Amino acid sequence: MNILEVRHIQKNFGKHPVLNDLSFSVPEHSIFGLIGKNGAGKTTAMKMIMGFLKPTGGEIRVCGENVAYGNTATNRFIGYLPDVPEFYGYMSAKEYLMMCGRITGLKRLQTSKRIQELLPLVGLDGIKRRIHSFSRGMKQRLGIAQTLLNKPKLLICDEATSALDPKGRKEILDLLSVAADQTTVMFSTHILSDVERICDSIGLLHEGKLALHGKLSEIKNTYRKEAVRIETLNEAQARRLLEHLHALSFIQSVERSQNAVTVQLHDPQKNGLKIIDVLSDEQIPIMNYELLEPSLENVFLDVIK
Ligand SMILES: Nc1ncnc2c1ncn2[C@@H]1O[C@H](COP(=O)(O)OP(=O)(O)OP(=O)(O)O)[C@@H](O)[C@H]1O
Repeated sequence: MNILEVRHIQKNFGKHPVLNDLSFSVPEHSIFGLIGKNGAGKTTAMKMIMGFLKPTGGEIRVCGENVAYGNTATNRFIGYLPDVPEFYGYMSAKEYLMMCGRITGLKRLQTSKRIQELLPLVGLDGIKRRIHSFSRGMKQRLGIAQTLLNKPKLLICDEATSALDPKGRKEILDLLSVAADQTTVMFSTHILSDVERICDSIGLLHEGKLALHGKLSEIKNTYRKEAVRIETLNEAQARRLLEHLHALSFIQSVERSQNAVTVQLHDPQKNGLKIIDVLSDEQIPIMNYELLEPSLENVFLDVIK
């Protein structure tokens, strides 16, 4: 079942079109990464999913229900985590979550039980300090606990890792992976390595549409380049290797950067052995030899160029 369906969304600000016939769906329990350059329209799309912005055209369904602008009924299915969540700093994490439970209509006992499940999950169990002394990463983890309090069907995270250091980012990404057992995650970011770490499917927003949409593994396969990278001892050896490789018929292109040579070739599994023969015949020492995996960054640059 699709938790979210976005169909033919158009959004203009004045005469300026930001989203143009945007369509995608997010299946239950997946982690969907919405990526795009700054200003691509990620936040605009998320605001429309929560009914805070009116689409110029098209429709959005959350858990099968139509999202209506200005009507937050479908937000009972949604938890929202912004890039920098705001809290009452004088409260402890537990007090804050108790207050959130009360505001959202949960019974006291129910909230208390849920907090006992969530605080260990986000690594804040037993921390009695006030929130104002929390690190950014701790605040973001508390934000995740807050969004999960009401057991949302869809957790929307807008640039949730962008303001964090690498350790804080890893903690949040690990947490979102675990949270996907309980909910479905839609995660917007411009940090492509974060998407590669946790998302199973992605949408690349470019010029108002999804220029790419699908399973990350399938997208990477489609854009797979047949290439190997060989690191030699020094630049002189890499130059020597370059000259010998130019003569081989199965090589499509070859380029050198310092002591490393990157080769695009047909059938790298088979023809790679012939490169090894050259290295051996010419006695060129190898520091490293690897089959190149396509990175999301390369795919991204290929698509939006
Ligand atoms: N209320 C508004 N009025 C006019 N233009 C707007 C409004 N909100 C957003 N825009 C424009 O729409 C475009 C998309 O903005 P949006 O914030 O959705 O992009 P984004 O992909 O989330 O980018 P970022 O990562 O920089 O936040 C931008 O050109 C922005 O200036």
